[in-house]
Amino acid sequence: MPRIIVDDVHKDFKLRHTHSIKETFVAALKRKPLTTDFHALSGVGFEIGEGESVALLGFNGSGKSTMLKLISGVLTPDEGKVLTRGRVAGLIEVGAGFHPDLSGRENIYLNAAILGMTKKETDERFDEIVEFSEISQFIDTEVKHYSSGMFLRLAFSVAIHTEVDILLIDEILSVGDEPFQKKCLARIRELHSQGKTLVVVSHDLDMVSSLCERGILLRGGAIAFDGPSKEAVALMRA
Ligand SMILES: Nc1ncnc2c1ncn2[C@@H]1O[C@H](COP(=O)(O)OP(=O)(O)OP(=O)(O)O)[C@@H](O)[C@H]1O
Repeated sequence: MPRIIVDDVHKDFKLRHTHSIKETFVAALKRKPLTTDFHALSGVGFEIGEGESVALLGFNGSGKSTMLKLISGVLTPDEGKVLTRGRVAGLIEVGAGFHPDLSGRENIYLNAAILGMTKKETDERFDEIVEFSEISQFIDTEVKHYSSGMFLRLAFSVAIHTEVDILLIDEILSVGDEPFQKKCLARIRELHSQGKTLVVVSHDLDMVSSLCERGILLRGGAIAFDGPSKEAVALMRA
């Protein structure tokens, strides 16, 4: 049974052409379009089965992050369907879901609740989450004073200690330093070996081809290739 079904998905964004009220007024008088539609995704479809690890590949602007946001539910498609089965945790934007005025400790509870954990479950895993993040010294500091790497550590720790079926990871691993990246990768591999489904967006082609068996290559918002990740990476490099 598939965990993720993406069926003929289209997503457009409006691109603005005016900068000021005056420009908008002049453009409206001249009946010039104020915006044009930009097709970020046009007719994308695939299925991801339970326990698969899939890399979304493509050059800048090809639609990878948009696709990931559609799977996570942050965005909705203009046309087509995105269906997921099970609990989805997305590491999509560093610190998204964090409240700047709350401490690291409070944000752990807040984020865990957003990811569907009860207070009791979070209590039980709290120490493990803090230990993995290696920022225990700052756990009672407001997160607005955190560096982007510290944000990442906390967000990542919470996400990988929750009960998830599908883990979505966008590029953000690049924010952490090398030892932390290694630790995260090891943990992601462990989750995958436990049968979790992974969807990864990264420009680190060597990393994704070793982590993911399958690669979906996006080009201009459409699928250019879907198959073994090593072949997808070879196409990217061609
Ligand atoms: N909110 C938005 N408003 C307007 N355009 C957007 C918006 N979000 C994305 N886009 C556009 O959609 C296209 C696809 O963006 P997306 O972030 O999915 O690409 P990507 O493949 O993840 O790129 P990168 O490798 O640079 O991260 C880009 O051209 C981008 O400018």
